[in-house]
Amino acid sequence: MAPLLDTLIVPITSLGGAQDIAPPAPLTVLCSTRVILPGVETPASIVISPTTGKITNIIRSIPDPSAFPPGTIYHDYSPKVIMPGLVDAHVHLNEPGRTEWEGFETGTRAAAFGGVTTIVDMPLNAIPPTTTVENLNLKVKAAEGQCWVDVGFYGGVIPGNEEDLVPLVKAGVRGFKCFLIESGVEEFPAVSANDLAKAMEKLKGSPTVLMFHAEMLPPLSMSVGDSVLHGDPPLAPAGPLDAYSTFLASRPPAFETYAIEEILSLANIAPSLQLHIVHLSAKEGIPIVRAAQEAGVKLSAETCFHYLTLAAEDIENGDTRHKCCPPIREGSNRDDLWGALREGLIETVVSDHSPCTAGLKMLKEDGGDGDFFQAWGGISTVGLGLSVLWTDGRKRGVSLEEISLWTSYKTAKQVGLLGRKGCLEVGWDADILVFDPEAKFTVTSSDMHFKNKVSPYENKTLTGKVCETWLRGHQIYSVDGGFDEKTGASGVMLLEPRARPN
Ligand SMILES: NC(=O)NC(NC(N)=O)C(=O)[O-]
Ligand SMILES: [Zn+2]
Ligand SMILES: [Zn+2]
Repeated sequence: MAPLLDTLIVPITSLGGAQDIAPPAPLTVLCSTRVILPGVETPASIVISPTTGKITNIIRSIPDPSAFPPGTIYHDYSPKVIMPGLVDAHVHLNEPGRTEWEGFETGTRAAAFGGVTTIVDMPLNAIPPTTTVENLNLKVKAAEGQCWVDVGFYGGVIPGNEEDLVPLVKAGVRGFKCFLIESGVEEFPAVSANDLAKAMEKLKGSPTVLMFHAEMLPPLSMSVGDSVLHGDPPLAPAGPLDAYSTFLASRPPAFETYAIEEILSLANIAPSLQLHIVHLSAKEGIPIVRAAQEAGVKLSAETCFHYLTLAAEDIENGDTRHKCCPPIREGSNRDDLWGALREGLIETVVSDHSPCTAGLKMLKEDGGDGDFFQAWGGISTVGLGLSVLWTDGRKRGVSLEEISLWTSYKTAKQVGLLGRKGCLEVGWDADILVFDPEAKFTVTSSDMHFKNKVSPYENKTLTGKVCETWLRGHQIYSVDGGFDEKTGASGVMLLEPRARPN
């Protein structure tokens, strides 16, 4: 039993008399025949320190409870799967300012329900946006005491805020997002090539990631896929406003490819700065990303649960729950995204949870007219992602190890949290979920803990359910016991500046 020795050594906490020595808090040991460790699924027992909430030992077997000190909290979850908590690196929690769309309490509760133990909050849709340190401080203040999971923050790049960027890095933002097309909210304008050049100059020596909403209007005379824009105003609808096909045609793949080309044309300004395409939707972007990576450009890409699991041809007219930008494309496009993901070219999968009040979705059942052009663009998903991805992924032969890599390890890497988050390793936070890969459930409002229960996944039957979520060694949610309301929201703000190298 040599591997157990480390675990059984009780630290000397006091040099005083025996009566001064508080009894050590009990260890927690979580075991299963199926544990997702780096690069392998294996029987294992995860030993957790009650004081630090960190993993102190990983034993590649399942010892009897009697092998541990008396009082040890011991759970054997076999045959359910123990996995690292998800790190959802793209979530919009619109507090303060648009808290009726989403807030820290509801958004992070929804995350905890779905085994997401870290979220990284996007810089836009709250008012003010996270474009200065002062604004970041307002966000952090709004978040404090409300978070069920750990929360990191992105900063935003907008025209004219280049002097704010390095101070934001120093204040602990995990990266930056900017838009090359209108963002949907007036306080977060798109940047020009000139603005971007300034931002890249400022950020080129910093340990951070510059992320792009890569949609851009090509010049009017330019060929867009098979068609040519004959002077029509860009984005103008050509067909019924409640038809998904009209919306899809208004944001063609060329918007994405043109934007990625534009980004690459500036990459030489900051060759050591990590660049990242958020929510890649168009398969046409894949060869461009591949060529750039092969040429040595530091470019990574993410896609979202919805681009991998939903398809344009299945979206009914007026069903604006599916509206997001860039749009969900055809099933064949979806297949290519899966291919790029499995090849490792797209590295991460995130929710892009970007909710709004139900009314802003303009659904006919809410008295709206189902107009895709007026409806808010954004999909509500946080906390449903693992089940959504597993439901489709398993049919494609995808393993939970791969899913864990895309949704935990690689996302943690993207935002500079490796060493603490993203996988089950000794010395890292014990952020853990227990997953029943065979359980089936139909999504109802009781599975959606985000504020506005409007999601394309409602009424869909999913395979695989999160049974428990543990944050830094403490159980925050279980399917049987619900949320730990007694302890309450115990998430912390992840504001330690990123370390070098990137
Ligand atoms: N203002 C937004 O939240 N936009 C978001 N909207 C989407 N994806 O439809 C995004 O991430 O671009
Ligand atoms: Zn975006
Ligand atoms: Zn987003």
